[in-house]
Amino acid sequence: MRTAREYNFDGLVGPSHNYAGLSFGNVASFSNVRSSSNPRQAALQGLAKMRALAARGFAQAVMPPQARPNFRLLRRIGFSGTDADVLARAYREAPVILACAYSAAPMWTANAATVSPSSDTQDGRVHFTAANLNNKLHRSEEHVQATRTLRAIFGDSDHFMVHDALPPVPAFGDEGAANHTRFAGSHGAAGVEFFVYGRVEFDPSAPSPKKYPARQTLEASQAVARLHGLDPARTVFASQNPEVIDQGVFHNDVIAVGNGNVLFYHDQAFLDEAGTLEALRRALAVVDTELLPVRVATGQVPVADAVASYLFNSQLLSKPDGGMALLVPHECRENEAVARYLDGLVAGGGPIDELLEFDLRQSMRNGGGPACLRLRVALSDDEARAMHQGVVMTEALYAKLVPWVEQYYRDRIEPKDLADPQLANECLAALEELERILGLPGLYDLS
Ligand SMILES: N=C(N)NCCC[C@H](NC(=O)CCC(=O)O)C(=O)O
Repeated sequence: MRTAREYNFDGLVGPSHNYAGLSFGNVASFSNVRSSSNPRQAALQGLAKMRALAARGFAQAVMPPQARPNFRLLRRIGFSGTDADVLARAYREAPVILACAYSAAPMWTANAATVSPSSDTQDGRVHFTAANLNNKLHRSEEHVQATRTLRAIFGDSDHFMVHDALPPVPAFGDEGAANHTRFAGSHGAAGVEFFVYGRVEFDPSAPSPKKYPARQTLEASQAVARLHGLDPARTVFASQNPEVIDQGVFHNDVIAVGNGNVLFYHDQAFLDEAGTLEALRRALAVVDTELLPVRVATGQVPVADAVASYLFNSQLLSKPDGGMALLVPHECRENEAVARYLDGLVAGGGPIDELLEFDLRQSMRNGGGPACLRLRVALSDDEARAMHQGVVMTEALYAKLVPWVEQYYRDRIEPKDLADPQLANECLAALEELERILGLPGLYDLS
């Protein structure tokens, strides 16, 4: 077995971060619609988390934001003239679509791709499939830049394979790693890949939510597993409980998280709880590893509290010196049931022996917690050396990114600001400079 480390690639929040209520089924996004955002604070909150984890010895990297506004989208649907004309007319006639073109949603990199480490794949390379995110207009084109970014960082084809997104149709709705987790004895060991879906396109009898959309299909999860060359004996597909999707659990990572051999989950997360655990146990037996479930009962934390606090949208991290830390957002402390649960969890002598808390309120108000903000990529030492080094979080990089944010980011964006051509210029200038900071010339197609 090779030694490997899990790199968390956190999305750097882009300069157009705003609250547009674009995600039906995501309670926070809907409740904060049209309130004013603070992109500068959002980016600094994210950077503070990255810096703190890097300082603790976790492998941490940064995933750059995407170019906004998406003029290609606006022009393709009939807005024409100069860039300023496009923005003015879109603001007048289709303000919600303008907000889609401006969305900073790529910050939630758990949705950028599904990642399979080399110890799980047939060809021994790390495989990535960019997520098509086709359930929401504002996220449906992210895969274009996500693929380009992943290829820029993981360009070495001896070690890495970056697949294009699945066909962008409802049958292949794919939301990436938000519905995927990996279990293994250690980051470098052969493991079990666990895909959770909300809907089955070609089985009308399969349960599905009634109120909110299921964004991930079984067909998409199966396609990703095939593309990555996963061993069927070490791959588990499980249905999410459609009833919790209807309560605001729009991704499985809002109700469960896994790391190592631990599954931290809510008792209502899966359609068939016992069957899902059994399937995971059987698959883990193939690699001589025992599943360690940490089950949270509805009586301890009702689903509504899990959704409001994002308890399960936490990062479960294997600490460099042993033990596991659970990184939760501040909102968990403010929820009585969750705070009580967390006090007992760490005192309880289980696998999770430390809590880390961060203020990520700017992202949380759009339904993005700590786990949404990061894409996990387990890399062997050779693979880590083969990726682009400019994105690895260090004190030096942090010291460059903070003044960059302070120079280019506004501290307030309201809906009307999206019509301001100056905002578009600022976003462009910021990314031009970021290409230099990260050492990734040509990262963006800024033509
Ligand atoms: N759970 C994970 N992994 N990711 C969270 C993604 C949040 C994102 N919110 C938004 O896109 C809101 C944008 C707005 O309303 O302005 C979404 O719903 O896709």
